[in-house]
Amino acid sequence: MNTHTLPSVNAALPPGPAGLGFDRLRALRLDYLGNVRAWHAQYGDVVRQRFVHLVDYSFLHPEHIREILVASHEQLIRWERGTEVFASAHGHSVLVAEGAAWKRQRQMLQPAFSPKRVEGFVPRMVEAARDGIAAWGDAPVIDFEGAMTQTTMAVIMRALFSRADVQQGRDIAAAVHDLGIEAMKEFYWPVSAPLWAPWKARKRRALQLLDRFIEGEIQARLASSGGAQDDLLGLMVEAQDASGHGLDPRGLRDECMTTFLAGHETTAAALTWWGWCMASHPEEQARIADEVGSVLGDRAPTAADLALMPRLARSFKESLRLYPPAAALFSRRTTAPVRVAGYELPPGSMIRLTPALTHRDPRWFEDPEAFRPERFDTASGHPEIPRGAWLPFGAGPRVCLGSHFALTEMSVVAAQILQRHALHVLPGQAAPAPRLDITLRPDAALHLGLRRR
Ligand code: HEM
Repeated sequence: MNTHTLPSVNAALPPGPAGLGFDRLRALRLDYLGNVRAWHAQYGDVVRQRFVHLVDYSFLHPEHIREILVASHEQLIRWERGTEVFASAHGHSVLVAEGAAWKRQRQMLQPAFSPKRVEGFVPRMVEAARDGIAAWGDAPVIDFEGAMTQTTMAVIMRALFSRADVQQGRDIAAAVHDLGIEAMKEFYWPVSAPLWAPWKARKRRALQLLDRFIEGEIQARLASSGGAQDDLLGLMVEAQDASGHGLDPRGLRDECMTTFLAGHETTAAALTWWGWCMASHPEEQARIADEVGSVLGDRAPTAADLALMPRLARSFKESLRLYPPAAALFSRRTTAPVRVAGYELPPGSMIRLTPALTHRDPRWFEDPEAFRPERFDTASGHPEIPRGAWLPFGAGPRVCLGSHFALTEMSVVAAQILQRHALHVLPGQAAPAPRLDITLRPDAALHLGLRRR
């Protein structure tokens, strides 16, 4: 949609709380989703408010979300303070770049994440999941969240670097966790303290460990075969822009870091929540396990099998709806006037989009708190879901680069779990409360019961 064809501008300001927002900022930090939900309950689909020197607009409605992410993407950048915080780990990767630099990087990386390429990674995903699940043995209870983190890390290690051993796995997982906690704190401060500050020791150590690990992998590759491996690093080494230039060493490091971090953390969160949905809905789990059993029997899944398990795919759609790992998108800033919901947002406005709330809006999802995967079975007469109402991977040109990779990996891991085990809720176990720490996670480590099939 072109902004010039939109109806006339509503001269009034959207509703919202008054004041400079110091108290609201503190409340957001303590309970992000609860507070954004409360603003919209009070003021409606569009909420405008001030946070110190910034004017912030929060949107819920799918049409407004598409006006922003699809129609107005050229007038948006990501909130500078947010990207600054991410840049300490991600450098200038596609996740944080803007404008022409972003377009160039996205075009260079896109082929590595195409459905065809991702298909080629299925055997590596199968091996990583098989080994991870085998390590559970006959344990009656496992730390499911920890197991999913280890498994998705093993998948990305194989896909990115062709590495089957993650010797430092636990240290790396701890470093990723520490970085997330530090980042959540930094978002609420105008500047970050330098890394040498004594209270930054945790972030400093985490960054050093991750840098050494990623750079070590790249150096080892460049020293041996020059990158001629059929993995994501190999594809990145060979990627070229329109004028035939490749990524420089710094660019390679940054893209590898983003692929490693974005490529396992979110998927681990998604599989963790899916596990909870399965354990707490044993009848649906049994139906999905039957589907998996009838397609695969005892053999490992192949890329061609995945399309034959629609019930399994719908269970991901529904768990991603209820528990989207990217519960809130990166805040955006307007660089030019942008028209949304009939209002004109001046340049410099902040834009806040929260899929976790749009996903639980009864206008788009009947009985929104319930786990009902069949709602995505539109071929059987369930109503179409409005565009923009389901967006776990974002929307528009900056939609997740790894969405196909993620859904493929989830299918491979989940199918192999259900071939071997039934997941169940532990006696007296309460539903985990979601907590937003960069990704949406259970507020305490999620343990689940296992029974051999
Ligand atoms: C279930 C798993 C995943 C979820 C829910 C997810 C979600 C998202 C979302 C919502 C965005 C857009 C953020 C925004 O617009 O503010 C995004 C961007 C991105 N994701 Fe994912 N992601 C997942 C897995 C992956 C994987 C496996 C990879 C790579 C292997 C990946 C790489 C990226 C990259 C590079 C971007 C930035 C794209 C750009 O700005 O052009 N993601 N992801």
